[in-house]
Amino acid sequence: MKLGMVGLGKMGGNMAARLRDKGHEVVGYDFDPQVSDVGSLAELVGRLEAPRTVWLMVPAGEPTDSAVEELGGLLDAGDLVIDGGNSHYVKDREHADALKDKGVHYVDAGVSGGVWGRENGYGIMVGGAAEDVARARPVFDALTPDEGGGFVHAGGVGAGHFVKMVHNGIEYGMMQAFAEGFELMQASDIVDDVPGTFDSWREGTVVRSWLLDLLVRALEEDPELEGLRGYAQDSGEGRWTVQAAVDHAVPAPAITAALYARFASRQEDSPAMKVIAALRNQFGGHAVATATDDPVRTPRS
Ligand SMILES: O=C(CO)[C@H](O)[C@H](O)COP(=O)(O)O
Repeated sequence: MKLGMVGLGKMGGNMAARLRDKGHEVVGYDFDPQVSDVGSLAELVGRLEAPRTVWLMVPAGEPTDSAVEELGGLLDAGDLVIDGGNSHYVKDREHADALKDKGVHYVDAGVSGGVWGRENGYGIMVGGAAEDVARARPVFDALTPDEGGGFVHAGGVGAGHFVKMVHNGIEYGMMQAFAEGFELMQASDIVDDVPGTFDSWREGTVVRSWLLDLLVRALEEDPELEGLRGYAQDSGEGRWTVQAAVDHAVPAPAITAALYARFASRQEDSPAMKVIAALRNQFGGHAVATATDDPVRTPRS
């Protein structure tokens, strides 16, 4: 099948390469002329035959919004746009409606697999009309793992990005649990081999998983992670998961705590904990640490 790929970064570039490896013809467009096959979206559309399929793999938010808008002016009735970025599921309905006015079809696709996907295949979760999903099925089949699985048509427009958002929320919780286990074993004076413990858990245990494999890989490179700062960014999916949990009155304490742990990681100091220290001092005369003190760490202090 021939398709256009918009965005040839770490994800889009590797996906285009995997599709080509599997015999598909990909015309790629990127702002970086070094990696782009064409100079503009208009040129990309001109290189495809109707009915066209264009896969967007650009950052969520404004970059995706403007690409959808521009494509709406370039594509014809019967063409198909697939948004494979990490867009908010609420945006999918807006994008689908804007394109529908011109007869252009829309499918949202959550894509998981990171930089390993080119080799291992990706997990693809899609939302949209059955006939649109069926039309792009050869592309989904090429992107998913060779051994099968890794694909779901989760529902109508928005469902693909909704389940990808939940997947990423679960990812937050799982990573936070491994992180806390790491810190606890390191803090104890009873475990001599923390990397070896994680490594042993890769076989036979309840917590064996790809995230655990990746943690072991990181610990092989730096057993105490001394080269890293304890600072973690987020790109929005955890926030959307927590927001969706609030909207549906679904208790999601693990995912919420994992998100808040990332916020805390970005603080040099904790204004909230200053308030705790101030209040303990006010009501009980308890000692405080000043800005220049080394904090005294004792159990339960
Ligand atoms: O989709 C992904 C993995 O499944 C991305 O890596 C995602 O960006 C990770 O989210 P965050 O940056 O918020 O940790």
